[in-house]
Amino acid sequence: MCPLFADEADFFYYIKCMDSLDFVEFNDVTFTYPAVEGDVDENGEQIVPKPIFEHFSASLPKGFVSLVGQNGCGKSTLMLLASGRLKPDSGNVSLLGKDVFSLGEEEKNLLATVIYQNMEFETEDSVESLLSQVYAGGKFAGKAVAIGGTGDLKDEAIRVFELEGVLNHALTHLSKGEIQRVLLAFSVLYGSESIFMDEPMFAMEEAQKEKSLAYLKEFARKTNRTIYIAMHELDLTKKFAEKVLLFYPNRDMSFGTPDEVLTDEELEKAYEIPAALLKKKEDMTREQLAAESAMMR
Ligand SMILES: Nc1ncnc2c1ncn2[C@@H]1O[C@H](COP(=O)(O)OP(=O)(O)OP(=O)(O)O)[C@@H](O)[C@H]1O
Repeated sequence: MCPLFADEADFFYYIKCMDSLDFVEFNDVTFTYPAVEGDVDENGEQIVPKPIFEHFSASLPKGFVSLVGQNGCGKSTLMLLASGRLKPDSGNVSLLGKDVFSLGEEEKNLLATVIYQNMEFETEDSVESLLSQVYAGGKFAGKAVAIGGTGDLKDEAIRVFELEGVLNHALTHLSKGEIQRVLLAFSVLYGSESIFMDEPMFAMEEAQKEKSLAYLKEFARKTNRTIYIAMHELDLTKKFAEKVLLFYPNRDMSFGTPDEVLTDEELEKAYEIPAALLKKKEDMTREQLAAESAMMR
């Protein structure tokens, strides 16, 4: 596991790995979300939000990387800062050697695609038409060989993400799982240097998740792209991720291979429940979980 050097006194974190100097660098980054109107304390005073990251420095590598950790631990925020979609209050973020926030829209998109958690669309264009537009407008300019070696990348993406049946449908008329499969296809066909995906598969069927992850991993390897993917499925992370960034509730992190990072000890620290319960976690209510957790202690 890659050590995390944390100076508790001034919250200066530094994650440094032997192979890490070539993807994203956070240099002394502090970031705070704006205050939420109506959020007041018991005295009626506006609550001033605390920084999500404070003097955060880290250097993270290329590859197929899964971000895991409890709700609200900072996975999305880290990806939005890394991809230049959020501006740090101070410090800077360098993606593939570029000050990503300051780039123009197109250059930023070609460097990093982002699949947000809840994307909404207004277009009435068909899936087929949108796939063609995204393919033609991105890095591949509408021409790339399938990573399987024969045929075109677009046909392969349609096949892998099982889109044959919805090609003539408008995006706005699709189910959540279908939209997620279209977004995965967009992200591949656009061909940017990196893709940040925020829980991009939660509505998909298990078999589709596995098929998609296997393909995305292969796509990243063969096209030298980097994919950072936040997901709650630890079993899929173990099975498919090359590296894992595990977030702890205090926003410390560990980085390494699934075997190195996803040990019972680290998972208990990250999720604050016994590791044995984690497998069942998604099926249980918070109350059931607390009760079972108390019994096991
Ligand atoms: N737009 C926002 N305005 C204010 N606070 C926000 C905003 N987005 C996120 N936060 C807060 O920032 C913290 C980190 O959130 P973030 O979305 O990065 O976590 P996450 O690990 O991606 O969570 P999840 O697994 O639930 O998606 C949380 O406390 C969250 O409430």
